[in-house]
This record gives sequence, structure tokens and C-alpha cells, in this order.
Amino acid sequence: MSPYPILVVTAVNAEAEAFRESLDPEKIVVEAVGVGPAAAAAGTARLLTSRPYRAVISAGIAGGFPGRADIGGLVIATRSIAADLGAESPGGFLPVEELGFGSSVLEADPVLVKALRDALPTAVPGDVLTLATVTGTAATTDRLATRFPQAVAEAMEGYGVAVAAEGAGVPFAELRAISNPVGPRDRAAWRLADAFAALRTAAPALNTLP
Ligand SMILES: O=C(O)c1cccc(C(=O)CC[C@H]2O[C@@H](n3cnc4c(=O)[nH]cnc43)[C@H](O)[C@@H]2O)c1
Repeated sequence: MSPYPILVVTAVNAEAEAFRESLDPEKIVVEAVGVGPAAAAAGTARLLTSRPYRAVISAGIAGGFPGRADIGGLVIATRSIAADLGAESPGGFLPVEELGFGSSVLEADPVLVKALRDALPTAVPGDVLTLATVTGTAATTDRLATRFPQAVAEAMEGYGVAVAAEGAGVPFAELRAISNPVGPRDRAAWRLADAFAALRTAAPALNTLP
């Protein structure tokens, strides 16, 4: 096994603390780098130049697509997708692939995904969307659920972390705990305590990763 630690990147300190409680700091380093794909990419790229890491995991809370991921449950990204990277057109959204400017889809490392799924058998695998804007209407929810039939959750950092990991040639994965349904904005529907409890429960599984 590589002698280098795994880097877990969260958006905010509360998420980082939920992991740090039960992780071996010699094996897993947890850092909060800010909210959104730009902060995630810049912060992860900076950390990856500071010392060698054997893998990077984007982790934290997320919105779950109703019927696909339960509040308080965990999801493991098979792919992290920049759902708003592209162009609008009268005929619908054009992903960056159709514009000829690269890819909005980054595959998670299959070895890490398998190890996470083995260690967290109740976690739901699927696409995790990254957006700079939190979805807050039924119309956007329906559009995203239709465009991405395999999407189980949306968050704001995974694709940014994945871009930095790919640039550094380091394996990437994304692990999320569901705090709220993707849908019309409703702060009363948030279950932060449940999501943070799920992150705490998941943390020891990271100690077992290859
Ligand atoms: O004020 C709101 O309506 C609102 C709704 C959802 C999320 C927020 C945030 O400011 C949290 C952003 C933070 O948490 C992750 N997250 C959690 N739930 C979602 C979601 O439904 N869609 C996108 N991101 C979500 C995200 O990764 C950020 O780190 C405010």
C-alpha cells in the first residue's frame, strides 16, 4: 500500500470535524476548502502540491433526488458531473461536450468506489451532480432528474475536487450524506443533524481504504 495519506476535502469545517473525530491523522488528512466548485478546485489543487497524497475524496452534505436517495443516507459517486457547465439554448441545455470544450463528467476511481461500497453497504451508488447554484424550484429539479437519470444527489464541490485530482494524477472519489431533498427551497425540510450523524458513521470506513 502507498505510504502516503488520503486527502478528504470538505467545504466547511463542520463537515471536516465530523470526519476527523474517528480518523487516523497519519492515514487520512481532512481539510475544509470552501463552498462551491471554484473554491473546491483551487483549494484541492493547493493541497495536492503541498505534499503527496495517494487519493482524494470530496465529502460532505448534499441534496438527495427524491426517490433516489433518502435524507440521512449516504451516497457514493460513480461519476461527478458538472451539471451547469455548458450553454443554454432555446432547444435546451448544451453540455460542454457539445460545445467542444472538454468534459463535464469525471469518473470516480473504480477501486476507491468498490472499497467504499464494500465498507458502506447501505450507501447508494450513482451520479453526483455539482452545481454552483443550489436547486430551489420544481422545474429545475425535474429538468436535472430527466437529464441525469442516474443522479442520486447534488452538491457544489465534487467536480471541482475531481478536476484538481485529475490534474495531479491522483485517484478521486466522492462521498455525501443527504441533508435535504433536491426540490423547491424549504429550509424546514433540512435535516442537518441526520446528515452529520451519517458522516460520523461513515468516517471509520475511510480508515479501511486501499
Ligand atoms: O438556503 C438554501 O436554500 C440552501 C439550500 C441548499 C444548500 C444550501 C447551502 O448553502 C449548503 C451548501 C453546501 O452544502 C452542500 N449541499 C447541501 N445540500 C445541497 C443541495 O441541495 N444542493 C447543492 N448543494 C448542497 C453543498 O455541497 C455546499 O457545500 C442553501
